[in-house]
Amino acid sequence: MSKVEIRNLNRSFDGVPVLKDLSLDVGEGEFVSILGPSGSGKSTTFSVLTGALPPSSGEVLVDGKPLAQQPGRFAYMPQKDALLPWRRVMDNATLGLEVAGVRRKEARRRVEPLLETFGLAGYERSYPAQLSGGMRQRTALLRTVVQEREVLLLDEPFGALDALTRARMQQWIERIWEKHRWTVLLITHDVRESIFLSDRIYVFSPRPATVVKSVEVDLPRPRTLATFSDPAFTRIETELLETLLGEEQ
Ligand SMILES: Nc1ncnc2c1ncn2[C@@H]1O[C@H](COP(=O)(O)OP(=O)(O)OP(=O)(O)O)[C@@H](O)[C@H]1O
Repeated sequence: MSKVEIRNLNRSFDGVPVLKDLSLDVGEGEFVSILGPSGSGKSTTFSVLTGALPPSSGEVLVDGKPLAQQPGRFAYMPQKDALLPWRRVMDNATLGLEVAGVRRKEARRRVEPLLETFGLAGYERSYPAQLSGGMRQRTALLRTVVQEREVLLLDEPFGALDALTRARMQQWIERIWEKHRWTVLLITHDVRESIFLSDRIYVFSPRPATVVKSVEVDLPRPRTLATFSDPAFTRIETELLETLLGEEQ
């Protein structure tokens, strides 16, 4: 059984369809990416999953049961405004837990053991403006992960980073994902990033979004720099680019 099943989701804004019969599955402990043109409806899909936006029709099942009956199953890392500039790293990291009703002291106790893994040990008292872009994103990701929800929704987490920092973050997240095996749904525009990280990739059409292709990534793990030169990597990259560029015409 899938961890998450999206079945024939439809959503319009002011009569304009944004999601059209959208269906996809995410398995338990699977890393799944969504690739698609800008404005196609990827973030809207996440808004439906977090419960922020009711669908016009269709359903979302988690562990086979309707999502509406079991809120709070997803931890969401939004595309923008991930950190509050006036809160220190520690207080940004505890924010999601605090919003969920966990006392600050207890929230700090849960964040503490993760600081090292997230490369933030020693920076607990720094403000976001004092951090590098990669550290800011790791703080936002730490805040998401520490909530211990069953599924992580990551919306373009590395989009604003320079190419080198982004490559480092991809390697880093692959390593920690190997260790924790979270169930992840990642939105990205980066074809190579999606292949490097994922078990499966869904390609969305331009608006209204529907799934035009689902690609299994059968590359061995752990993935390393050598993964990028694996012939299977190149084959999948070509297949994805052809689909994306074909869809844009
Ligand atoms: N609250 C809203 N009201 C009206 N239209 C909206 C609303 N939210 C999104 N849209 C429209 O829905 C479409 C899809 O937006 P969405 O943010 O889901 O796209 P996306 O695929 O995530 O884009 P990007 O890759 O650029 O982030 C866009 O045309 C957007 O203008």
